[in-house]
Amino acid sequence: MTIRVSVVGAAGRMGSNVVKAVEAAGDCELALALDAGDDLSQITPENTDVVVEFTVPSVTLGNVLALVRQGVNVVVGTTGWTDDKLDQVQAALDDAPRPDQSVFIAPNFAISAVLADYFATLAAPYFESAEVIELHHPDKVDAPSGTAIHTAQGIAAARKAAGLGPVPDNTQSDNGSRGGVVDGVHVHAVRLRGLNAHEEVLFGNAGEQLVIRADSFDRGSFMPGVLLAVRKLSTGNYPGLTVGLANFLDL
Ligand SMILES: NC(=O)c1ccc[n+]([C@@H]2O[C@H](COP(=O)([O-])OP(=O)(O)OC[C@H]3O[C@@H](n4cnc5c(N)ncnc54)[C@H](O)[C@@H]3O)[C@@H](O)[C@H]2O)c1
Ligand SMILES: O=C(O)C1=N[C@H](C(=O)O)CCC1
Repeated sequence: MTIRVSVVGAAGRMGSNVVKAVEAAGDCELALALDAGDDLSQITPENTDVVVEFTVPSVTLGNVLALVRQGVNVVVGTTGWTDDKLDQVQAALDDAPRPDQSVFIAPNFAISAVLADYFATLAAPYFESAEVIELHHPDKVDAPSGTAIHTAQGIAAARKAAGLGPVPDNTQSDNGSRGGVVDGVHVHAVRLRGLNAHEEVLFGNAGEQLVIRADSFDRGSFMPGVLLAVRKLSTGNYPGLTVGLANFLDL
C-alpha cells in the first residue's frame, strides 16, 4: 500500500527535504505540500494518511491541533514543545474523530542525535557533573535546541532516579555566561555559520571526563528517521501521542 504523505512547512529547509524524501521513497507518495498562508483544511483522511509538520515553534501547536481535528495522523519535527502544549495535543487526541489517530513528535530524527541522547541517559547516574552544549546554524530561531532540552531533561531524570543531588557549581556571578538551565542541567547554545546541527554532552568526575557528541552535517541525516515515523504511524499501531524516535528503535 502506498502511504499518502502531506507536508506542512514544505517551503522550509526541512520541509523541502521531506518533500524530496517522500517523492524518492518507493512506498510513499506526496499528497499536498503546504506552507504559510495555505489552508490546512485541504488535508483530510480522504487524501492523506500521514502529515509531516516542520514549521516554526510559534505555530506548530495550532497546526497540530487543527490536523488532529481533521482526522489525520501527524509526524512533527518542529521544536518548542512544553508539557502544557503536549497536554493540549493529548486532549485533542482524546476527542479525535478516529480512535486510532496518532501524533508523533521528535525533537531530532537523526540516528546520531537520538543515540547520543539515549547514551547520555545511561551515563548520567555515574557522573557528578553534566552539561550540554548544542551548536547550530545561525538561521535557527529557537535556543536552546529542542534536542538539548530533551537531553537535559533525560539527564536530570536519570540523576534523580539514581539519587544524585545538584551538579556542583560555585559560580557567584555569571552575567549569562553559564548558559540556560533545564531541570538543573546547564545548556549552552552556539550559533555559527557553516554548522548544521550538533550536540555535545559533557560528563565529569574527579580526574575523568566523558564526552558524547553527535553531528548532523546535512539535513539528509534527518530523512530516514522522518520516513521511519511516517511508516510507523501509517500502520495504525501507535494510537495517541508518542514523543521521541527512540520509541521506534530497538534500544
Ligand atoms: N526534529 C528534527 O529532527 C529537526 C531537524 C531540523 C529542524 N527541526 C526543527 O524544525 C523546525 C523547522 O526548521 P527549518 O530549518 O525547516 O525552518 P524554516 O524556517 O526553514 O522552515 C519553516 C517553514 O514553515 C513555514 N511556516 C511558517 N508558518 C507556517 C504556518 N502557519 N503554516 C505552514 N507553514 C508555515 C515557513 O514559511 C517556512 O517555510 C524548527 O523548529 C527546527 O528546530 C527539527
Ligand atoms: O536546524 C534546526 O533548527 C534543528 N532543530 C532541532 C532542535 O532544535 O533540536 C533539531 C536539530 C536541527
